[in-house]
Amino acid sequence: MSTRRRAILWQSFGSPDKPDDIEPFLANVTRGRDIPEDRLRLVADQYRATGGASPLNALNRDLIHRLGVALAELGIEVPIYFGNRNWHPFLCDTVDEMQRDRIDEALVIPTSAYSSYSGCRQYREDLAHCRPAFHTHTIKPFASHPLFIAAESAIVRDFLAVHAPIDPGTTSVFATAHSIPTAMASTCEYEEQLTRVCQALQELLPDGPTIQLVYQSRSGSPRTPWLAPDVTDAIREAAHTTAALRRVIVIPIGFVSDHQEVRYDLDILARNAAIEYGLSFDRLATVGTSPTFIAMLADLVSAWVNGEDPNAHIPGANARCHDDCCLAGSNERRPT
Ligand SMILES: CC1=C(CCC(=O)O)c2cc3nc(cc4[nH]c(cc5[nH]c(cc1n2)c(C)c5CCC(=O)O)c(CCC(=O)O)c4C)C(CCC(=O)O)=C3C
Ligand SMILES: [Fe+2]
Repeated sequence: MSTRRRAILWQSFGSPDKPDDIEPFLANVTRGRDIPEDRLRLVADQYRATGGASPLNALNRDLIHRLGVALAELGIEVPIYFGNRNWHPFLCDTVDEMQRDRIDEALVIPTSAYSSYSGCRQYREDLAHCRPAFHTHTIKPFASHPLFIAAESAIVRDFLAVHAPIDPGTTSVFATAHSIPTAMASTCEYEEQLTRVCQALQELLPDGPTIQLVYQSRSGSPRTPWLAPDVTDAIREAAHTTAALRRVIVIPIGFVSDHQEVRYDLDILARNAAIEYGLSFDRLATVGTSPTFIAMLADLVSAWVNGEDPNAHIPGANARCHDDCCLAGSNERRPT
């Protein structure tokens, strides 16, 4: 039996836990990035408007707990550590803790389903910056894992079980993801991966309406092009062009959990836009702690524990997520 000490490192974005955390958290997120002061003040106000705390850290802890339970049921006993890019527990503090615990090798799981600089390469850079002395193996963006597709499909199927039939003449369905600069999008397969998830969900709505891929939470300078259309603009556009429109359904496929950008940008901004036009608004769940998503994570961990390459369980991941992919994008780095 191997005496090497193994662990899982759950790597996430981080979020403020209380109002006093908002400003220093935002300073961490935006250090070295081109984000106007006005945008930062607006986002700080949005965090305050929802109580000054994001549910993200708590949701990550819940996921970690449930993954631990699922692994124990499979007879896999590995400790799970938690480290963030922008807030406590900070990644490098967690790496230090793992070293004190004499961890020899870790499976690193970034909480991002899609490839982009922010969601993929930056997490790797964060980890490299902490210089772990133990061996690491990082899970690649998992949007094409059959159990991720199944978890997203289950959310839509559960909704349809209550709300079907959906009348394509009076309903618009939007799938949303975080907008990123177009220059960043061009170095990764972000849009392709999102489009493939939309196609899988469309199979549950064979008679329409067509699921439209839209974006949300645009940041950066207004002069820098970002992926569009924005979800709220798309709702207004649909209301203007489709006189019969009565209902809007939003599926937040781009996010793993119901964090601040889901709760504010969708549940407040997008919902208000729909209500303004007299439309009903339904925002479906994120995969969150759904059993199928936990099963996907458990599948990746079991592969690793059994000495296989877990990324081989994510169709196409090894081929497309190579060493020089997902660069930040030239626009963002060009001086203005
Ligand atoms: C692709 C992507 C994901 C998904 C992948 C992943 O999960 O990693 C993601 C997740 C998240 N983004 C988050 C928060 C923020 N993102 C910002 C800014 C930015 N996001 C970007 C992209 C992404 N972001 C980009 C290109 C920027 C511009 C700055 C830069 O180039 O880096 C800003 C700055 C202020 C503003 O919004 O302008 C904030 C506060 C939170 C935490 C929410 C909470 O607190 O619950 C989470 C999970
Ligand atoms: Fe973000």
